[in-house]
Amino acid sequence: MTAPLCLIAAGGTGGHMFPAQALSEELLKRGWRVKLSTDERGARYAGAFPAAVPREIVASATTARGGALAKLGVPFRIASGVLAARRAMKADRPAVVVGFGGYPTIPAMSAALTLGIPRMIHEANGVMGRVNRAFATRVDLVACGIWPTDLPKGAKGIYTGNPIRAAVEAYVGAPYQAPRADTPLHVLVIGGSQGARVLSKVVPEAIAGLPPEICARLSLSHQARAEDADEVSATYRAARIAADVQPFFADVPERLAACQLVISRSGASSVADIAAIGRPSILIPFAAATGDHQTANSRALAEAGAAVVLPESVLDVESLRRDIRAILSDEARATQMASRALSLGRPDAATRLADLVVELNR
Ligand SMILES: CC(=O)N[C@H]1[C@@H](OP(=O)(O)OP(=O)(O)OC[C@H]2O[C@@H](n3ccc(=O)[nH]c3=O)[C@H](O)[C@@H]2O)O[C@H](CO)[C@@H](O)[C@@H]1O
Repeated sequence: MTAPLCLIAAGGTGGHMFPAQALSEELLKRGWRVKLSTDERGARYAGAFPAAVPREIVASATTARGGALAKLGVPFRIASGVLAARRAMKADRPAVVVGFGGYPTIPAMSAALTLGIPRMIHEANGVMGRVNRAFATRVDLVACGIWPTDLPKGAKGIYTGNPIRAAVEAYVGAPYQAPRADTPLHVLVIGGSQGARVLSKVVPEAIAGLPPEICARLSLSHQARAEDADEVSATYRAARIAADVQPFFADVPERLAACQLVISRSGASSVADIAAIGRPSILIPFAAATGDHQTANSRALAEAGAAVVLPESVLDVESLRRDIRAILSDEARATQMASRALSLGRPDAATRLADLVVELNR
C-alpha cells in the first residue's frame, strides 16, 4: 500500500513557509508523502524543505503587477490555476490538503473544496490573513498558531501553536542565565525574516545611552538590513559596545538561548521561538501588518508578563532605553519573564498539526 500523500500549499513569504516546512518534516517522519504547492517567491524559501518533498509551482496570479488590463486578467488566471490544481489532484490523489495562507494557496484550496478532499488551514497569526479567512468555513478545521484568534462564525478552530524548527527545539528548556550585577549581558535584536529598519534606527541609540556599568558588560547580536549595517555598527563602536551585526543570523536559536534579553518584531515564528526557548523580550509589533496582527501575536506574552510591548506609535529612544535598563537591572523580574515566556511555548505544535492531518485521513 502506498503511503498517504499530504499536499501542503503555502504562500510566498517566509512567514507562511517556515510552519509549512515544520509540518512537512513531521509528516515525513511518520511515513507520509508530502508535496508542496507554492509560487515563485515561495520557492525561494523551499530550499530548506526536505529533498523528499516535490514542488508544484503555481502562477502568482493575484500578485501580478501591471495596469488595468493585467488586473482584468486576474480572475482568469485564478480560474486556470484552479483547473490545473484539480487536474494535478486527480492524478496525485492527496489524502489531505493543508493551506498555510497567502494567495498562492487559492488554487489548491479551491481544488480540494470542489473535489471534496479533506482539508484544513493553519493560521499563524492572531488576526487571520485574507485568503485563510475566505476558506475558514470551507475547511474541516482551522489550526491556530495564536489563541484566541478572530475566527469567522461557523469555523472550527483548534489551538496547535506555531511550529518551531528543529534547531529551536534543541534549546527548549535551556537554562536561563539571569542578568546579575557582575555578569556579561547579551542582547539579541531580530526583525523577522527580512530585518526591520525601525529597530536599526532606535535600538543602537537606546543601548549606547545606557549607564556605563551596563555598557561595559554588554554584547549585541543585531540583525540589520545590509543597507543599515554600517550605521548600526558605527553607533555601537562609538559607545565601545561589542556588537555582531549581520543581515541574517543562521544560528538564531543558539543566540536566543544565550541572551539575557531579546528585542524583536512580533512575527508569528519569532514569538513562537522566543516562547519555546523562554527568554524575556521587548516586542515592537510591525504597525503596518495586515489587521495589526503583530500586536495580536504579542498579546499573550504581554498579558502573562513575559514581554514588554512597545507599539511603534509610542516607540522612542528614551522609553526603549528605560525598558531595556529595567529588565537588565532586575534579576528577579528577568527570571520571571523568562519562565512565563517558557510556559507559553508550544514546542509540540508540529506534532499537533501532524496529528490533525492524520485524523482527517481517517
Ligand atoms: C513583515 C511581516 O509582514 N512579517 C510577517 C511574516 O513574518 P516574518 O517572516 O517577517 O517573521 P516571523 O517572525 O514569522 O519569522 C521569522 C523567523 O526567522 C528567524 N530569524 C530571524 C532573524 C534572523 O536573523 N535569523 C532567523 O533565523 C526567527 O527566529 C523566526 O523563526 O509572516 C508572519 C507569519 O504570517 C507574520 O506574523 C509576520 O507579521
